[in-house]
Amino acid sequence: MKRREFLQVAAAASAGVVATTPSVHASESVTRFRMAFAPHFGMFASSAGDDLVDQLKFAADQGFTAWEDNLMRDRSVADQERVAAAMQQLDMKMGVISALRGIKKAVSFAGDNAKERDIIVQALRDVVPVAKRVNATHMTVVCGLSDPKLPRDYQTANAIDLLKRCCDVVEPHGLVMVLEPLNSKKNHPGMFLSESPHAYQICKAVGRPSCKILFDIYHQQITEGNLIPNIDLCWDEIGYFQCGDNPGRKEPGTGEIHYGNVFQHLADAGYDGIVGMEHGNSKPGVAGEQAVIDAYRSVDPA
Ligand SMILES: O=C(O)C(=O)CO
Repeated sequence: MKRREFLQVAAAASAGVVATTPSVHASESVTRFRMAFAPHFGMFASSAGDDLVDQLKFAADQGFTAWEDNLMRDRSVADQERVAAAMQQLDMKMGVISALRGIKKAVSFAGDNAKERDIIVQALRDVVPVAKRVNATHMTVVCGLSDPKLPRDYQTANAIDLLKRCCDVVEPHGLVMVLEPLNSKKNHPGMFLSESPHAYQICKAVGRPSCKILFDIYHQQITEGNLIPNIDLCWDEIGYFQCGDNPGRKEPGTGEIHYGNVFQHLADAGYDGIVGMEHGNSKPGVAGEQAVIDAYRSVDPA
């Protein structure tokens, strides 16, 4: 029980957050996870139903203390406000929302097309009110496709220059863009940013507190492996983690990554941020959702 909080879920339920559907029931009490693992909408839909707040409530009942949502900027203002209010009452932290969803494949930070670069800056301006509305402090930025016409060093310079412009937009609001290297071997061929040292070089050159790395352990296992040493090497520029096992991109324990050791390393190094569960469930239905919860119990750091 050391360093863990004991959550009286009944208190949150009585605060009136929860729409009472038959599929949702608050347990008497639950031990909160030590690490701020963040599920996403849909992950517990068989157990909790389709309603967004019911899903948050179900996750809180299981001891989760955070959430993330790549689709947030496309949700209605009413849903954004409802989710934010529920999370506040459930004492859950909002993790990343996606800053550039919908335009990330069309536009690249690496290219030199002035019009496309202005579109990115405008997209950042547009997402600021969404982030504030849902109490998100971190936003995923995917740097898009590489530009085969340009040597990589010019692309890197272009990305650094554009990121500085984006920092000018988000930094006054206390927001952090986290740049996510994506693997090109399995999921995202042709991306400009795949390697953690490259992300580190870019963040160092941008030199702003609003531009950090999103180290997705799943993507980096595929791209470069050697996870713990590579995390240590770029530690001071990492702003956020996501996870998923490999192969398959499902919950911890379904693949080759020793998540117990990796998460213990993050905790021992003092990481107290969110770890986004950006993966699917290995099995369907309620049993599959319970398997996800059990998997995280078994890798939560001591
Ligand atoms: O698109 C992906 O694979 C991502 O990890 C985005 O966050």
